Amino acid sequence: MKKRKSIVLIGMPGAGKSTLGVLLAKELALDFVDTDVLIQAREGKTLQEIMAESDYLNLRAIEGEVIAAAQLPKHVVSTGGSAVYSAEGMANLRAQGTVVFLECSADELRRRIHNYESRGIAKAPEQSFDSLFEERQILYRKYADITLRCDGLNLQQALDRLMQKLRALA
Ligand SMILES: Nc1ncnc2c1ncn2[C@@H]1O[C@H](COP(=O)(O)OP(=O)(O)O)[C@@H](O)[C@H]1O
Ligand SMILES: O=C(O)C1=C[C@@H](OP(=O)(O)O)[C@@H](O)[C@H](O)C1
Ligand SMILES: [Mg+2]
Repeated sequence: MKKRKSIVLIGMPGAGKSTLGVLLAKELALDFVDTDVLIQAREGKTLQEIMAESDYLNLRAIEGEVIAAAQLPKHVVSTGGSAVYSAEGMANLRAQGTVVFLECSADELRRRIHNYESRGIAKAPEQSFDSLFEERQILYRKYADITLRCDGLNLQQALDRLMQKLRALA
């Protein structure tokens, strides 16, 4: 893990960033933060409320500000799926850690998440899930230091595989 002490998880909603992040933080004895929680605490509103009161572009803008300013040494950082729209935010997070892309197929994501409509994805209302998926794959790959293919892995298997990959970098 070289000099970059934190681990930053990126990927689509449902990829497992939040759940795997906590497990990884325990395994590595690091602190944990979910940037969705940082956003909510700063705004005093849920992500759903922010989007309902404004729109998805405003949520992305707030997210960009939060992750661009965040100082999170020795943390596992679980981002929201839309974090990769902020070049400044991703540059800041990358400077502090190794970026891990949790890569899941669209079919696997659909199996895991049944409430994509109410979950509050930061996308234009008319954009389809498949179109968003394709658009984002490019961004996730661009920022990834490590890619973990998650299809068919349960949480423990994903954690074990990720630990192997991180050890290989150390
Ligand atoms: N490897 C996995 N296998 C099966 N289900 C998973 C896996 N990772 C996450 N999940 C489930 O998928 C859902 C979304 O996970 P979550 O951690 O909230 O994803 P994200 O933060 O990337 O949106 C949760 O119900 C979680 O338990
Ligand atoms: O991908 C997205 O557009 C979003 C993902 C969510 O986080 P998770 O990726 O943790 O579900 C949350 O940040 C917000 O609802 C927008
Ligand atoms: Mg999450």
